[in-house]
Amino acid sequence: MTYSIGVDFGTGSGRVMIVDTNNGDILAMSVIDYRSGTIEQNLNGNPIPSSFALQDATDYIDVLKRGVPDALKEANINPNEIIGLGIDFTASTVVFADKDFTPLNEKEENKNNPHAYTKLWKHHGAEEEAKYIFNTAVKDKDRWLGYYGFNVSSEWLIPKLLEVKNHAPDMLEQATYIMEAGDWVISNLINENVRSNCGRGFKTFWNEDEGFFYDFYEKLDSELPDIVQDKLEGRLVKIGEQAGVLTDAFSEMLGLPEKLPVAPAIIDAHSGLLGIGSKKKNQLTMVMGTSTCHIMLHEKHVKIPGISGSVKDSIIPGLYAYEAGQSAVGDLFGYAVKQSPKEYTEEAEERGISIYELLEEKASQKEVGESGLVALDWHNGNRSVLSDSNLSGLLIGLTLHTKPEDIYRAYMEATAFGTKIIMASYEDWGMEVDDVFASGGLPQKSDLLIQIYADVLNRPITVSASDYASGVGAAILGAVAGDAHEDMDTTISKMKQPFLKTVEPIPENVEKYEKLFKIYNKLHDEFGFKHSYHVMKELKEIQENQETV
Ligand SMILES: Nc1ncnc2c1ncn2[C@@H]1O[C@H](COP(=O)(O)OP(=O)(O)O)[C@@H](O)[C@H]1O
Ligand SMILES: O=C(CO)[C@H](O)[C@H](O)COP(=O)(O)O
Repeated sequence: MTYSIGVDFGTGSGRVMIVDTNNGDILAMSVIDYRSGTIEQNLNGNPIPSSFALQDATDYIDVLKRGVPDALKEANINPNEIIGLGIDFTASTVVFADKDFTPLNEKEENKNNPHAYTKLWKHHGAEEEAKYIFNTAVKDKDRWLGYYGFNVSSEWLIPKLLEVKNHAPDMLEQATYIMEAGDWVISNLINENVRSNCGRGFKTFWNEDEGFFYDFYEKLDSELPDIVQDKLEGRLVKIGEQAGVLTDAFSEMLGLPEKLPVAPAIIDAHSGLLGIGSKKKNQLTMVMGTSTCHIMLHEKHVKIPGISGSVKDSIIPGLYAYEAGQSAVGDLFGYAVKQSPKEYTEEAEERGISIYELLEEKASQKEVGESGLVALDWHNGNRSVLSDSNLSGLLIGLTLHTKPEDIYRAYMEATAFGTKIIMASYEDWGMEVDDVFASGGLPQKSDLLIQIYADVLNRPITVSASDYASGVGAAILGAVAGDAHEDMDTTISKMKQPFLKTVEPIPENVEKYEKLFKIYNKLHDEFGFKHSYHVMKELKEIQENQETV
């Protein structure tokens, strides 16, 4: 028997799992919440802008310290049977660290400086920098922007780096390394500065043929090429390779075999494809959780407007992976839950169910269109296809009769409509979608959500039986690093998670949703780039003028 450890670093917690390399069974799992959670609104009692979402990177090591021994104990196996370790990470989550990989916020004098902290993927403080990069790149759009959907998102690493350069140059000066959090964890584990091609390709301006686009950096800022050279370079490791071996100190601390092979970090959503075994072109995988990523594989390189990126070899060697995404999905449902009135929270408590379950039950009793509501799901901005984190949510059709479950359902529908727009973009550019897979933590939690997606997309949706496909994907890479089987393809086939069910569209609902989608689409274009485009921006400006930065 051999096992691999997969660690899935999500937005709020890390999940350590021990996975059988022969059949993908998850033997044990330990879920560890980040001690400091996400730092929003205020840092140590001082207000920070509402666009900020910060973390403390030491919490990620804490996940390993507590989670690995926990999971080992639960699995009750001989630790020597563990042959590899892999991790996946939300991205672009950016750590600023000194020469010993210590995050800058660890230093006493930096504790109150928000720019010393890890900038979580959903930190949107670099909007100005993203706009500036876009405006510079647009002059040569085919080369630089084409690979990134003709977009620049403030969620990526280079805008975040420039944000620190503009607002806290001393932090940039102090940082020896600026790293994707996934690379930071791996570099700690093996005590070497390594970078995965997955994060690097999607979140910086880099590709496998040209490396970093130094000539582009020069156009952005004459100091940027040197900064990138000094702080972002590192030994490149590709998905499917071994990054290195565990240091003796970590072997001892985690209770793992000496010199355990470690895989390079992979972006969480991308790892989900490995976990469900999607390795062919024309399969669209929706990795649904706090946010959703829509990933496709293809042997061709097509420059598709509005997507978040396309990188060769970043999931399956030999194929390009394409990513598009929605920034608020589970987060949006969580927001609706938090707004629930007292009688709902009491009812949920009395019946021993969650408020999500209560809202879902009530929303399921409604007919399509019955509420008269349509929403725009931009509560955390729009990642694809508009790529504008300054956009905000919208709800139209409210009356004195609107119930919380109507709003909850409208939000679910809005995320499905957003996905329909993304899927249409892939198809418009010649990437036919033959199969739609749903994985991540959400599909298992909500039957209504998947039915709505099947009806809105008018496609059968095949749901992964595992909530933990990303973690298993990471374990697959650990098993590949540890040579569990003859090659990566065999390792995926053996360890992939089964499917639970396929949900078919209901023709009557499909028809009704076509009408509602037309309204969503109208609002999307109107507020996304047409006449009403400035409304949301103006509101944001008024709000920002009130904030103390
Ligand atoms: N029963 C539910 N129905 C709908 N959404 C849910 C439910 N339970 C939790 N969520 C949402 O799911 C998200 C967490 O998804 P998960 O995949 O577990 O995490 P992550 O995306 O961080 O890896 C949260 O945003 C939460 O609001
Ligand atoms: O940007 C992403 C991948 O490129 C993901 O959306 C981000 O990592 C957040 O993932 P999750 O919803 O699982 O927390």
